[in-house]
Amino acid sequence: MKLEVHNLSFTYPGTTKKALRGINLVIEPGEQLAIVGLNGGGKTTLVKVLMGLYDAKGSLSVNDLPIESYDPVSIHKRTSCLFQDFGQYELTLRENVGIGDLRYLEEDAKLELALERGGASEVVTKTGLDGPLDPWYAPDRKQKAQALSGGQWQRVALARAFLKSDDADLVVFDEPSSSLDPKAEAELFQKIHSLSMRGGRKITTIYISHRFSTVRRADKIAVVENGTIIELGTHDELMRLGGRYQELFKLSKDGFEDSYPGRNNQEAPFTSSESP
Ligand SMILES: Nc1ncnc2c1ncn2[C@@H]1O[C@H](COP(=O)(O)OP(=O)(O)OP(=O)(O)O)[C@@H](O)[C@H]1O
Repeated sequence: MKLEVHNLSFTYPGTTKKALRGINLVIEPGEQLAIVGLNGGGKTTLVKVLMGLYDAKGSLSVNDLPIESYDPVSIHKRTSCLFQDFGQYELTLRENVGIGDLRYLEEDAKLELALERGGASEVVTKTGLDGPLDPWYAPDRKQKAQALSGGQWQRVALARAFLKSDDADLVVFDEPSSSLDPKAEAELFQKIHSLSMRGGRKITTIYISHRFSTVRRADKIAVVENGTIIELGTHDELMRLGGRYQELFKLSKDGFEDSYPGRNNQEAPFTSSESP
């Protein structure tokens, strides 16, 4: 899916400050765009606008046609996403994954593959596909449902997104590894990076991440601050630019390891909320 935006701005209803302003961006089919920036800069709002979920001012075109010319359902059918506030449903594991694409609700092999891609095979072993899950699990309540850890719920949500990604032209991940351990995170981004070509189709991928080991591999990186894109380019281009991206990268563990090769067992000299 090709996405193109010109002079886009967006204000949340009931607020006066623009959450996004002056956004110009072209994402080609099959490209991977990473979005980075400080908390509250507008990253999530930007991806929601790009997905057509919010009605923004300015122009947004999808495959060279204005988004207004599409039936929203047809766009959403071609899109798979995982947001930070992903759903945790009081349903079975099968249903928690299968609602990603109801056509596959009874297809065990498809669901198990999605769970494996989400890194959630251990959840299947724990509960079985038809095991009930309970987001409000309290050990003192007598119940049969299984409690999952935050990281396990995130893996189930990832499985749901992967189930739908097979038929999607646009896949969006908003901090998909926030509750994952480093090994699971590395495996996940390996899968995300291999998403761009599936079945001969070019899948456009957008992810928001604070993990620079992953971000640096994207085709394009957008640095979002105060509701606008302040820097856009590849890792090498943005490092050469010597601006905010370079600063954030140097604060990250990856940047520290680049500066001090072979000292990767040591802590970074300082920490920041942006460090992985
Ligand atoms: N539903 C909402 N209603 C009103 N304002 C909102 C809403 N969601 C976000 N905002 C505001 O819009 C701005 C951008 O928020 P957004 O969530 O897009 O930032 P972000 O860069 O994704 O942050 P984070 O890294 O913390 O996830 C913030 O000032 C936030 O308070």
